[in-house]
Amino acid sequence: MSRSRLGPNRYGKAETHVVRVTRDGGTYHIRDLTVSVAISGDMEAVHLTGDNSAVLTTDTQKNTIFAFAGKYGIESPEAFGLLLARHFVGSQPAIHHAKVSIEEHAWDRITATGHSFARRGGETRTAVVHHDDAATHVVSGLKDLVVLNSADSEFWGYVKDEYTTLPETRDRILATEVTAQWRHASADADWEGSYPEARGHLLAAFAGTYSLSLQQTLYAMGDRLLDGLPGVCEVRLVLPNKHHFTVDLEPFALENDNEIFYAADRPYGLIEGAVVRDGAPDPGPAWS
Ligand SMILES: O=c1[nH]c(=O)c2[nH]c(=O)[nH]c2[nH]1
Repeated sequence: MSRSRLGPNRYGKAETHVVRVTRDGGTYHIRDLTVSVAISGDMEAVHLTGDNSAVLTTDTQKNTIFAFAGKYGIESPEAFGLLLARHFVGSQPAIHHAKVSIEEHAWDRITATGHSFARRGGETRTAVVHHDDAATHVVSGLKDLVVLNSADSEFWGYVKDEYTTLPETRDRILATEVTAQWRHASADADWEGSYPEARGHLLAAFAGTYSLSLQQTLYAMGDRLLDGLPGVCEVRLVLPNKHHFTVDLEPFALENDNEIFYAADRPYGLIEGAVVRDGAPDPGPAWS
């Protein structure tokens, strides 16, 4: 005889990251949500006997999130949560309760392009100083600055070998979390003034570059910073490619004209590079 019983339980797909882009002429709007679903109800059988007949799979829950984003749009996190929760409870007799938790990631426009955004929440400013009897080096920087272009990004023309499956694209979301460091040629500079200027140049280049690769955007950002700040002699950038994959909504009889994206967090491309001014002084230990 069993001496246990099933206590409270729930299950669901956690942290589906859905991004919806809508176009209003040249002005783009984005809604960026992380959606977690937890369902409970008559779930004794699946736990006790392995009978899955009452189980709405977590994979289906994820698909429903993408399909609803395409079908109904995302008016607000609350409205989207209500749509989903009512659907799950209303569509399956075994489901009595649905909890839908949503985090919305807010984006601010960074230029007048209409398609360039920086994620709200802000970056971290960084500074590294090396000093000894021989020399002083100052490297300024920032990290955790998440930016996104919903237009003006293509990726094609790359090597195709027997393992290549990536489709070429003439229209993709380009998003990255910028880590940038810039080395000053002198230990005497306007630190407070140069920081916002450097940041501004990085953002302007990100937004203003029609991108054929993140590598090209990286170079443009470094080059623009060097151009704008004569006291800086080298820029190093680390740019993870925050992939946004177009979701195939065809199985749900829905079109997806580059509007609904799955924002994958791993794995990600990692693009790193330095842009160095001609005649830059020796870095010594500046980067170590
Ligand atoms: O801008 C990109 N550069 C790459 O090297 C690359 N590789 C990849 O799969 N996607 C991308 N995108």
